[in-house]
Amino acid sequence: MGDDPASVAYVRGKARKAAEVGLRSTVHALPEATPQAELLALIAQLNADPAVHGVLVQLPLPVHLDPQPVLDAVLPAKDVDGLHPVSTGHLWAGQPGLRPCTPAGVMALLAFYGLPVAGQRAVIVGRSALVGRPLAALLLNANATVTLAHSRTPDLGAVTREADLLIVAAGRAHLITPDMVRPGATVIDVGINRVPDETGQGRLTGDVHPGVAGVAGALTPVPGGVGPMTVAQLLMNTVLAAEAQQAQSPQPQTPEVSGGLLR
Ligand SMILES: Nc1nc(=O)c2c([nH]1)NC[C@@H]1CN(c3ccc(C(=O)N[C@@H](CCC(=O)O)C(=O)O)cc3)C=[N+]21
Repeated sequence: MGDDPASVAYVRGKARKAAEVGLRSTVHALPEATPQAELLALIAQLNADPAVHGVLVQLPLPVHLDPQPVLDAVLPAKDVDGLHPVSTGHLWAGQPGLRPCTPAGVMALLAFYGLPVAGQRAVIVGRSALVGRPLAALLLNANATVTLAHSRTPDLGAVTREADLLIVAAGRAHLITPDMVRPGATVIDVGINRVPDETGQGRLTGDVHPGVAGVAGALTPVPGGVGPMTVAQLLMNTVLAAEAQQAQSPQPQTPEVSGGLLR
């Protein structure tokens, strides 16, 4: 089934396609003091450029910039980050559209390893716009029963112990300890925390305590887990956006993709 978006063949096909078309990227590294109007002008220029199929505004922005109007300025058809309100609306309405890269990467990872989602009790820890919220929608669309827990959830362990599928995106190193995990649960660690080490460089560690490996049925590593999936999904979104824009040219449209990975 080469055209099932949840299949490995489909993803391989997209990757081959990305290389074939010679996916190119340009980094516009602006001075920190760049005024909002100047950033908006650059986005408008990229929106209007038919050679550009995707635009990603790297977050976080400097404090003098208001992120929402900046994210809103990206043409929805080029919203490869999936953070535009149009993309958010499509996602929550269960309609096809571009999905945020980290949550979509988590779904792709579950599909690749054949881990069940439908009917599972999924608990997400963290309610960010980048991960927790969109992931809740993706899991709902995939027929999981979803709980969205966060820093103000009383007795977090009682909630996480209910999870067949526990996804942690809280941004707190080793927040989830072995006693908080149901034996055999699938645990996805989205956390990327830099903690001090001997080298003075700092080392990356997740939101999940390493001891959880002794309890969980499956556990994603940090680094080398969800992070690279995020990058892969960005390439995927860019190819999908380019295909949709080429099909619709000269009028860019939101891509018509559905099912599996992009649910
Ligand atoms: N508009 C926007 N969208 C984002 O998706 C976004 C963003 N801004 N700002 C920054 C965060 C962070 N993020 C990561 C993606 C991949 C890795 C990744 O691949 N990490 C490797 C390790 C990399 C290393 O060693 O430094 C890993 O986990 O194995 C990390 C971090 C996307 N973000």
